[in-house]
Amino acid sequence: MTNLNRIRVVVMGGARVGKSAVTVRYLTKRYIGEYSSSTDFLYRHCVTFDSVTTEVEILDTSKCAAMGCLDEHLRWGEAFVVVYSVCDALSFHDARDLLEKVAAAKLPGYCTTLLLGNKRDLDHSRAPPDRDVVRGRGAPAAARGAAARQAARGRRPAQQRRDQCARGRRRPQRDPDGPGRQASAGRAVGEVLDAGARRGRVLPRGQAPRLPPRARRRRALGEGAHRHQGAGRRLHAGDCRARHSHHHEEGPAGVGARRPHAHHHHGLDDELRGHDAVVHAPDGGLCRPHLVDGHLACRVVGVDASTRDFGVYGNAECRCGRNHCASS
Ligand SMILES: Nc1nc2c(ncn2[C@@H]2O[C@H](COP(=O)(O)OP(=O)(O)OP(=O)(O)O)[C@@H](O)[C@H]2O)c(=O)[nH]1
Repeated sequence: MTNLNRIRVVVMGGARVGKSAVTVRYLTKRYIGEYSSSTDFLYRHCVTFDSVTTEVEILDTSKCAAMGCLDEHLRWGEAFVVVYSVCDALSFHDARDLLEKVAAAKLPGYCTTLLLGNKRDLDHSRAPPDRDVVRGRGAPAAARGAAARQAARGRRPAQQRRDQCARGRRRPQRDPDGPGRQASAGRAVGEVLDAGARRGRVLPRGQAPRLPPRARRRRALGEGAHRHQGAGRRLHAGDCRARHSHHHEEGPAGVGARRPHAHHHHGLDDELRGHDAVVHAPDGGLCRPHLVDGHLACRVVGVDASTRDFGVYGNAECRCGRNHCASS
């Protein structure tokens, strides 16, 4: 049974998609460009919402598929943040595989997953996935995943998009299915999950509500929906998790503190750029975190697309009353 006052969150995803950036941003409110990325880190963090404090343990994974730690992480975690880069189609397919593994390993009612499209500041370089593949047509899941990866690897334009993305000079990608609409990997991933017989729906991009300026100020002052405490004490973790890194140190001041060799990514400031965030709620529904009567409606762990914040939001039960959040 899930302990509601403690949540174990695993941050997973393909290589270099920004798992550490997102995690450290959450813990410190800062964006830091470079991290030691070759090891896993476990952080402890407390969040208070409606006078209830929840302890959040966050495992920032790295290369766990290669290290053989994935099954251990799946057993350990109660919530999963699956990160991909919006300009890397391969990372999208990796995310899809990971979501399938989470779904296979966990009873749907007992874990929350959040799919997060990172690097949206490189939105102009989005790499749209193969739509037939993401809609789940034609082949069994494993074959679809393999075919998609193969297709993505073999496709020169995709490679070119990634190269151009890295150089940051690609023009907006148009969605072939919708004239004038920009392709959205996040929307497509929603379709993947939808196709997986889940009954939720994903709000179109841009529909996630923004907090009004006053509410944003209140939130910044800690009077809003949640408050962060004791950011980022690193804990000892399991055998395959590192216990030392020169980039991350024990103690609240150590995590995310700027190092002489840590530099901001070109063009980025302390504000981490936006994300796509699609929540796979414990009941199997899908939604973005959204506000109802000024409250975040679903209890999710991850990025609030409206505030670009990342945390534990809302109560255990959803208050939005929408079908995709209704309990089964
Ligand atoms: N432009 C941009 N770059 C980002 C963003 N997030 C992360 N990066 C960059 O992406 C690179 C990888 O970031 P990390 O956080 O180390 O990625 P990771 O997924 O933890 O990497 P591994 O653990 O090695 O798989 C770094 O150079 C970051 O500066 C983002 O939102 N926008």
